[in-house]
Amino acid sequence: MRIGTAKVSREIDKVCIEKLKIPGIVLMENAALKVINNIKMSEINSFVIVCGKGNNGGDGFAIARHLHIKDKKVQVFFIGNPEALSGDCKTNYIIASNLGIKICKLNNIEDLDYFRSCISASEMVIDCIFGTGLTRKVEGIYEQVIGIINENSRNTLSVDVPSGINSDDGEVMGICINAHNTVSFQLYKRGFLKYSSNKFIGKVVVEDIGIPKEVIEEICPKEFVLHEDFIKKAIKPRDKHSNKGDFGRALIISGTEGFTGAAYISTETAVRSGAGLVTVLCPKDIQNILSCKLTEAMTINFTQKEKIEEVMCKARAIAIGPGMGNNLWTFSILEQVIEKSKCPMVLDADAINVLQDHKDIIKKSSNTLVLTPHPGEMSRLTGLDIDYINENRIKVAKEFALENNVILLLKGYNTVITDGKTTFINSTGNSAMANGGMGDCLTGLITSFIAQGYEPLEATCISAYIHGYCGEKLSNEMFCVNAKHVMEYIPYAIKEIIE
Ligand SMILES: NC(=O)C1=CN([C@@H]2O[C@H](COP(=O)(O)OP(=O)(O)OC[C@H]3O[C@@H](n4cnc5c(N)ncnc54)[C@H](O)[C@@H]3O)[C@@H](O)[C@H]2O)[C@@H](O)CC1
Ligand SMILES: [K+]
Repeated sequence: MRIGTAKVSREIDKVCIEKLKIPGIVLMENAALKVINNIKMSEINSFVIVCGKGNNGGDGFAIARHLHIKDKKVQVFFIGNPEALSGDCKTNYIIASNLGIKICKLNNIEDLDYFRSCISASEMVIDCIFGTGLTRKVEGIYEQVIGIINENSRNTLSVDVPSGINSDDGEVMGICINAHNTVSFQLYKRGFLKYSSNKFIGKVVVEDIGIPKEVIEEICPKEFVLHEDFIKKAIKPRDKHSNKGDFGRALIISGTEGFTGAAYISTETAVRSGAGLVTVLCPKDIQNILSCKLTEAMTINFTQKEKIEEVMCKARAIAIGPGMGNNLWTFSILEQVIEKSKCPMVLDADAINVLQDHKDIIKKSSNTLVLTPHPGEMSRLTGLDIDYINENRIKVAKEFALENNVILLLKGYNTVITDGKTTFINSTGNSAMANGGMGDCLTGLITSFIAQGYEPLEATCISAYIHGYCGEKLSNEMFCVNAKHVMEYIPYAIKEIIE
C-alpha cells in the first residue's frame, strides 16, 4: 500500500482531472462503489450517512444513491447550506434529492435530537463529513455532530479519513470520529501511522479508485506500508532440487561473557529461518557454552585467524554487534570486518553504538550495510533528540540512509525500513514483544534472508514483517512473547504466510 499525504492526494486528482481529463465525478463514483463493496449488504439494512460540504460529502451522497438502489433504508444528514454546494458534491446532492432520498439539514442544536435518534436506530453510520480537506479545528455544530456519532453509533464506517483527523500527521483537530472501519482511497494516509491514530481509524482498507499507475508513479513518493501480499510475493518457493549450498552461508559475530544469549538467539534464528549454513564467531571463553546450546550452527573463536578468513570469504551475509560491548575492541573488529568482507552486513546493537564518532567507516564502505537501531541507538548515532526522532521517524531514517549510503531499519512502533529512496513501514508486531533478545532475533532473521539470496532491502522488509507477525500471532495466546518463542515459531509462520 502506498503512503501519501493530502497534498499528494490533491495532486493526483489534479493530474487526473486537468491533464488526463478524467472527470472528478468518475473518480467520486469509483470511490463510492468501493465503499459499497466494503459493506456486508446481507447483514446491514439501515444507514445514516453524514455529509459535509466538500468532496468527502459528495462521496456520501453517491454512496446514499447506491444504497437506495439496493433497497436499503438510508437517511442522509447534511451539515451546511445546500445553496453553497458546488462541483461534484452538488451533482451527487441533486441526484440523491431527485431520487427522493431523505436529506436532513444539521445546522443548529434543534436538529440534533432527531439526528441522535436516527443514529441510535441505524445499523451503520457512514462518516463523510471531512476527508483530506480538513484544514482547521473542528468546532460548533461539527464538534457536536461528531460527539453524537461517537456516543450513539454501533458501527461507524469512515470514508477516506475519520473526520477530524489530520490525514498528514494524525493530529486530532479538536475531536474526531472513532471509526470501526475506514475505507481510504488510493493512499494509506500518512497520519494513520501515528501511534495514537490506532484508536480512531479502526480497520483500514485502502481502495483503488481508478487512478492510472503512471500518475501514481509520477506523483507519489516511494513510501509503502508492508502488506502480507508483498511478503507472499517476495518469498520464493524452495525448489525441491535445492541443497544447503543454495541457501547461503551466514556468519554471526556476536557475544561476550555474560551476553551469550544475544549470540545464541541471533545464530539460532538464522538457522531456523532457512539459511543453509550458519557459523557464530565469538570470544574463546564463551565458545563452549554456545557449542552446547547450538545444534546445527558451527562455532569459531577470535583466535582462529585462518578459519575466520575462510568463513568470511564464503559468507553471503554477516551480522555483527549483538552482545559485543560498546568498546574499542568491538570497533576494531567492525572496522576489520567491513574492510575485509565483500558481502552485505547487518550492524546491530554495539556495532551501531561504536559508530557514534566514526560514521565515516560506513560511508566509505563498499559493502551493502543494514543498520537496525532502536530510537535510543539512533539518537546516539545521529546526535538527534529522541523525541524529535520519534516525531519524524520517516524523515530521520530516510535522511540518514541517503547520507550514509546504508539501509536503515528504525525500530519502534511502525518500524521504518529505507535505503533513502524507497521506504517501507512495517505494521506487524506489538508490545507483547517488548523485551530483551527481540532485536537479536531480528538481526538473525535479516542475515539469514540475505544469505538465502534476497536483496538486502527486501530481506530486511521480509524479516521485519515475519518477526512482528510471529509476535502478534503468539500474543493471541501469550501475555508476553520472548525471542525464544518467536524463534521457534518462525519456520511455521513463514509457511503460513506463503500458503
Ligand atoms: N476528485 C477528487 O478530488 C476526489 C475526492 N474524493 C474525496 O474528496 C475528499 C477531499 O475533498 P475536499 O478537498 O473537497 O475536502 P473535504 O471534503 O475533506 O472537506 C473540505 C471542506 O470542509 C471545509 N473545512 C475544512 N476544515 C473544516 C473545519 N474544521 N470545520 C468546518 N469546515 C471545514 C473546507 O473549507 C471545505 O469546504 C477526499 O477525502 C475524498 O473523500 C473522492 O471523491 C475521490 C475523488
Ligand atoms: K470522513
